[in-house]
Amino acid sequence: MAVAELTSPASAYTHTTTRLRSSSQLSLSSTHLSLRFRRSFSPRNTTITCSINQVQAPVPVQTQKPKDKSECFGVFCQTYDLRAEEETKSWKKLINIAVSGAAGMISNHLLFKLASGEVFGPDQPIALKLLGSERSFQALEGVAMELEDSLYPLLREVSIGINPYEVFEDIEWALLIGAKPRGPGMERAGLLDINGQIYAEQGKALNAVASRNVKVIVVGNPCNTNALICLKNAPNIPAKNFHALTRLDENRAKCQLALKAGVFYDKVSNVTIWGNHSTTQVPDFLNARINGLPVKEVIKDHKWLEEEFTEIVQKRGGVLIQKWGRSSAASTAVSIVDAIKSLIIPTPEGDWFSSGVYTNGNLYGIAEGLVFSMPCRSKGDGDYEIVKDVIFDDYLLKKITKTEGELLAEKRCVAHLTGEGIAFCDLPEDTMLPGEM
Ligand SMILES: NC(=O)C1=CN([C@@H]2O[C@H](COP(=O)(O)OP(=O)(O)OC[C@H]3O[C@@H](n4cnc5c(N)ncnc54)[C@H](OP(=O)(O)O)[C@@H]3O)[C@@H](O)[C@H]2O)C=CC1
Ligand SMILES: O=C([O-])CC(=O)C(=O)O
Repeated sequence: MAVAELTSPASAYTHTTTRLRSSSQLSLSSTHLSLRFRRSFSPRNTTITCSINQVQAPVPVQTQKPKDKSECFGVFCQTYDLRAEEETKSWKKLINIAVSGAAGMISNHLLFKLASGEVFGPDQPIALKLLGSERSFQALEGVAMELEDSLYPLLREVSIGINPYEVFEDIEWALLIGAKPRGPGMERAGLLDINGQIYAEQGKALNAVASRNVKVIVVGNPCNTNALICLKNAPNIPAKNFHALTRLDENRAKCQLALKAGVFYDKVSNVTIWGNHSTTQVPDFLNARINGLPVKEVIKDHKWLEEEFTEIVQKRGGVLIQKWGRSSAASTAVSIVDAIKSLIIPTPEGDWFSSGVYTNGNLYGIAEGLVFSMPCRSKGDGDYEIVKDVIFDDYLLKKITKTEGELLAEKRCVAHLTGEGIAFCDLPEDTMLPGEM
């Protein structure tokens, strides 16, 4: 006897028996079947167990058409009362976290870190709101099933949906990872346009339904310009709340400096990534420190710093793809965790972290109206300030000017998506993501 256990939102099973019998995907002949259903209803969910006496073929998972409305998933539809149990009474108020591209590789690492409590802490219950698409909906159900099976105490709600206006309702964090990868022969301008449209729509949805203080971390590439598009489409949310993820680049730079200096990477601090998350990014060794000393005093091979170090960091993503055929997913998820923690935990005295942030009012003379990676500090309240005490030399300024020029060109290319007129694409020839070589 085979037993198929299906867990799905109730509305998909209004006519459960008919659906199961008529579904071509089940590949079962109804004349040879006797089905017994055990159904347990919770207000928004139905769990169906069917026992099948004669089976002619394996029973694949039921596929549903995604609904426009975001739905609670499976066991997470159960109601709960945190105040009712001794061990959860002291917990903080539940926070809503949305993740787009939730069925993708990076999310597959990130979601489990979020649910485990390692990001927001052991007394912070969370609700995960997963945004997918028609294309990925079934995979999203699979992800949600794995979250169910992990029995994380802090994970109190999971919902899945394909409509950002539903998924982003009341969210305090938006981790925007979903983006179309650049395929063979695709122009960067095409990538900017396709992904820009995704981020314009998501910006509008955030503007309409998210918490007014939502913190947004854009990961999907090209992440700086996607973040710019997103914030321009969300005028009611402070532009300061939008970040483009350059923390992976910072972590990569720290690792390379540690390797060269022969120290463990916890001895490396004050590393800034300036500019774009692309191969023009500038890993700053002038202001970085090893064991509290300027890097240039510890690593005397300045030619290596200027030439090899910079290029290694810029192209690290591409080398990794060449080695194992897919892009950095685990280390990106780790760096998203680092980026969140940098905003909710006070920055250690004297140190800073890198994030792609809005340039308006910046102290360094970088063109306004860009999302540009700069050194930031936080008091741990979700907000940040740009660090004042950095020094520049000709080498650093030249490199910063190049990455700034690239971001200005990207910005002109998406003017139609930021409300700034007609797009004009004159991207520099060598504009590439870190994963492209
Ligand atoms: N900033 C950084 O440091 C880094 C950024 N990245 C970027 O993060 C993004 C996600 O990476 P990863 O999780 O590995 O990628 P995956 O390909 O595994 O997942 C990406 C998700 O994007 C969604 N997507 C949106 N539009 C499209 C489309 N038109 N075609 C195909 N998929 C689409 C898909 O979900 P759905 O169908 O549900 O929309 C898919 O699940 C990429 O843009 C990558 O370049 C990667 C590493 C580092
Ligand atoms: O180019 C990519 O998609 C991957 C990427 O951003 C990186 O590894 O830094």
